[in-house]
Amino acid sequence: MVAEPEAVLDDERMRTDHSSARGIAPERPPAAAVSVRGLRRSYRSRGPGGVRDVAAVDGLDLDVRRGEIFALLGPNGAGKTTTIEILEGFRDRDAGEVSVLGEDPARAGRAWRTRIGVVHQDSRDLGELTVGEMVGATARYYPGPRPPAEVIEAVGLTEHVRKRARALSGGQRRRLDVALGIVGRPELLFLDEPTTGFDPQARRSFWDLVTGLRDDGATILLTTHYLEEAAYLADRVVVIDRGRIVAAGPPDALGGPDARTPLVTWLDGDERQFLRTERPTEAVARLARDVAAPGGEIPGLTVTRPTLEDVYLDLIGDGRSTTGSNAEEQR
Ligand SMILES: Nc1ncnc2c1ncn2[C@@H]1O[C@H](COP(=O)(O)OP(=O)(O)OP(=O)(O)O)[C@@H](O)[C@H]1O
Repeated sequence: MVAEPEAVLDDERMRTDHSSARGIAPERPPAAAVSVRGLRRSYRSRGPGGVRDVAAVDGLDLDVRRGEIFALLGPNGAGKTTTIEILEGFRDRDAGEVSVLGEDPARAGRAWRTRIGVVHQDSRDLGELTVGEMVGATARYYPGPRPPAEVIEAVGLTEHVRKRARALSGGQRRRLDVALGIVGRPELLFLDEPTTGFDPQARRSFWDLVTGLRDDGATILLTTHYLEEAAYLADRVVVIDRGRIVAAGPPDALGGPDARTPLVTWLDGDERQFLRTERPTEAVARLARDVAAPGGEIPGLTVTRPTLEDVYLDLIGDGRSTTGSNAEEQR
């Protein structure tokens, strides 16, 4: 029997049900879109000590529920792309059980492939076709595609519809990648760092597009290095490091209840002091009395609530985190 990992327990406890949010009571809980148990994948690595196998994915358990946006986070080399490409059926695995839309991606056929959409990390070779031709040609591979013009509009490329794809800017190419990933009306959409190179406005409209797809019933599995993107979009996130899960849960609950406790910092001479407290106003009043010169300012005062990025940096042991505390809360 497979032990119940933290991610699975979180999944049961923190279930997000968008159908009931829209007032449609599901007859029974929807099956998982993705279920992974004990996934392992190593690569041969040549180092000073000779050739050895290095684990990129080291016993991963994941459950992605239908209709949710699920973000896979982790530093460079954590194993995100390896995991996603195994789920997409583009990479083989050494061990583990994997079910994607009810099938094993290593054996699934064409019909299964038409049910998933993929936006890879690297743009494919775009050749001589125009934006309109590429989206139209891709749509023909699918049984029930979205109208290509609608998709091109959704990704903001209407004014470039007659432009050759290879003449697009980096951010526009990325939008075309997204268009090609969604034109087949996928039940499950994989987005591997989809907004790299987007300007802030394009990123915002992409977020609206993705939440719209989720509200239409699609499941989305996202990797991103933009923590504010995960915080905005994801119903649940999993943080992986060196191929293993280090935390799982909704973005605003990640790291446990204390992780988002407001942080008061100030300067004592050259040294920055930290105090985590649920009562920052009281703490600042006390500092004004004890630390500031009469009628003066508290040196270097900041009051912040740690963001997902702060919590994430703590989790992966970056050492630059601002959520650390060097002062106990005084009562
Ligand atoms: N084809 C390959 N051959 C050898 N090693 C590989 C190969 N693909 C990935 N790796 C190694 O496996 C580990 C995980 O890589 P992976 O691309 O899955 O990480 P990632 O989390 O997607 O990283 P990034 O955020 O940089 O995209 C890394 O150490 C990487 O060097």
